[in-house]
Amino acid sequence: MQSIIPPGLSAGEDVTEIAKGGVQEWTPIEQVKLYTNAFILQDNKILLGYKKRGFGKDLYNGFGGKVDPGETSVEAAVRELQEEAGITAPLRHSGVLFFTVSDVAHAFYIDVYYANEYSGTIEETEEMRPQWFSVEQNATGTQHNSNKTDSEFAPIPYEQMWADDPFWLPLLIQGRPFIGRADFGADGRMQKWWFAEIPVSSDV
Ligand SMILES: Nc1[nH]c(=O)nc2c1ncn2[C@H]1C[C@H](O)[C@@H](COP(=O)(O)OP(=O)(O)OP(=O)(O)O)O1
Repeated sequence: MQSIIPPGLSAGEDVTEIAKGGVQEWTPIEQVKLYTNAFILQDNKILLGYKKRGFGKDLYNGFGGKVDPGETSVEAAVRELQEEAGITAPLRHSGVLFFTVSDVAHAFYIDVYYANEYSGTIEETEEMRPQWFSVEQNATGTQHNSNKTDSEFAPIPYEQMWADDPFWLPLLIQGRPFIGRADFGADGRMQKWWFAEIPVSSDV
């Protein structure tokens, strides 16, 4: 299948589109800021944080923030995980996301990371309240079993996350690299979006 990689992202031709939709044109990009987002995946559960303040307040997400000057992306991801959840992890790159938000002047270029282990003690911080969720029912993005789970952990709370997350988080959980872009309106809804799986060997 022929794919058109949205502005802001780069990848080879061998991407597999998994979702796209919305309006005709991508929002023009003026300024781009680099961010990170990191997830711990362990024993069929995933660590998310409830954002207590700032951008994305009251949503669950991975742990991350801006890449500071002089820092590499992975250094920033390790630092943000430590600052927001109190732990250190051997993070591995999983994908790239690119977002625009209509009332934010810059676009977000986000390196997404994961690790299957961590050291330290998970703790609530001023910015985030960490919580484990079960991935057993969510790995395909569908619920096999409407309201009952054998897990002691709740399913991933997609209804309390950014609207793009259901497209790529299942891929991260399954160890499948991805890229994607979404343009958000002032109402917090996606106006245009595109997500794709990329080959494991790709250097994203
Ligand atoms: N549409 C979206 N979907 C998503 O899943 N994560 C998003 C997102 N838009 C932004 N993010 C993530 C990236 C990053 O982990 C976080 C934004 O980081 P922060 O709010 O911590 O940024 P700040 O500007 O506060 O930076 P720091 O001061 O460096 O923490 O939200």
